[in-house]
Amino acid sequence: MTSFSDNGLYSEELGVGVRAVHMACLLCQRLQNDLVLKRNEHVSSKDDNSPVTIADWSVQATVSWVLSEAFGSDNVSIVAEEDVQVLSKSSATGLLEAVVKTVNTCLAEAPQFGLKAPGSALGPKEVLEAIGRCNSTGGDTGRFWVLDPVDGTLGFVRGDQYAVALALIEDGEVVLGVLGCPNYPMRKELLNYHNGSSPPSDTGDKGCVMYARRGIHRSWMQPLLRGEERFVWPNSARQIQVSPIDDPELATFCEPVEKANSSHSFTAGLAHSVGLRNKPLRVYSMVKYAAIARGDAEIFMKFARAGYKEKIWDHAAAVVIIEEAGGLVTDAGGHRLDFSKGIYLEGLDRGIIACAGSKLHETLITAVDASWNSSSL
Ligand SMILES: Nc1ncnc2c1ncn2[C@@H]1O[C@H](COP(=O)(O)OS(=O)(=O)O)[C@@H](OP(=O)(O)O)[C@H]1O
Ligand SMILES: [Mg+2]
Repeated sequence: MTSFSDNGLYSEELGVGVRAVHMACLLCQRLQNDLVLKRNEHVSSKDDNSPVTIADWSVQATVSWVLSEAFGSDNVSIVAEEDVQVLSKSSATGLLEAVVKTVNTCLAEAPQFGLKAPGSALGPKEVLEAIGRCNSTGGDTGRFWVLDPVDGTLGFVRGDQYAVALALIEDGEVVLGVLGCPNYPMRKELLNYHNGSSPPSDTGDKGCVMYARRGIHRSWMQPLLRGEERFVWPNSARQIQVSPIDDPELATFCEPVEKANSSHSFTAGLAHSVGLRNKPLRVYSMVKYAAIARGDAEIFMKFARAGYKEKIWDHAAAVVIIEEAGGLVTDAGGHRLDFSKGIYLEGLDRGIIACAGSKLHETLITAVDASWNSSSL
């Protein structure tokens, strides 16, 4: 196989992973555009979730097929969000047909990305096989990929931000991360819409893919391809870095849009106690982490309700991208997230805090300790 980026460790995996995520982003963009278009034309859909459901399964099948083709299906182990059972039922025939069509349209574009397309279109059996191959449960030894095919389901359905997240974990450590953000423009200004205005319309500058390899101390961002463009490594990649801001008065924090996913009242109390003045940037999906990695915001906080167990696919890709871009991601006790215990982040202390620098991070960890006992979390 041709060398994709350089001769360093995991360069082949990075080259294939980045390409697979680019392809998945374009697949998702098309499905989301259809969804938004239909809604604007008041075409009623019996099931508003179906485009995101199709996207979920199609991305999983596509990424699984591309990785297996590149490295051999016996060598590829994948932990992914979607389970093949539902799609295999006879009641899901229509859904499966739509997934097969979407996957084949996407895989036919593989040569544009320097990858091999299937010799002939995949049938339902092959698509189900590709999805079903993502049945790893992770762990602390060996190598496995982690995929969130469409992170930020609500954002996708609402025509807003969402992400495609792929990571490679070896012996419990995230060694590669690729984060596709199909609606996150290369330029910063366009994310600020969320504090009151509407989501971005087609700006012509839509979509980026970020990636990093452990130990390189650099993270990168590429624009999504448009039209007939061909992907030639490094595809106009530019290095990204976390923000230099370490003064809480100037810092911006991100958090989930939905209160059900993270307590807005707890983070508002923390923000007040450490002197954060800017309004929170509420954004769907791992695009929040992406904003920290490229310096659009300084802090990400997530405090889920007691008993909720965070899944590794919601964090893995972003952690290595932020760390290699100069930032930190820990639980609220200041410990690095543990990806070695299966599909959950077992032992997570209270919540997640990602910061551009250690000064802001220490300030927040101390503030959590001070206010935790009086919180209702
Ligand atoms: N109750 C609860 N608490 C905390 N977290 C939860 C909860 N339920 C789900 N999830 C996971 O959170 C993912 C969505 O997080 P977001 O940050 O995108 O949330 S938000 O939509 O902006 O509110 C979401 O990812 P996706 O399912 O991929 O969208 C879930 O993995
Ligand atoms: Mg998710």
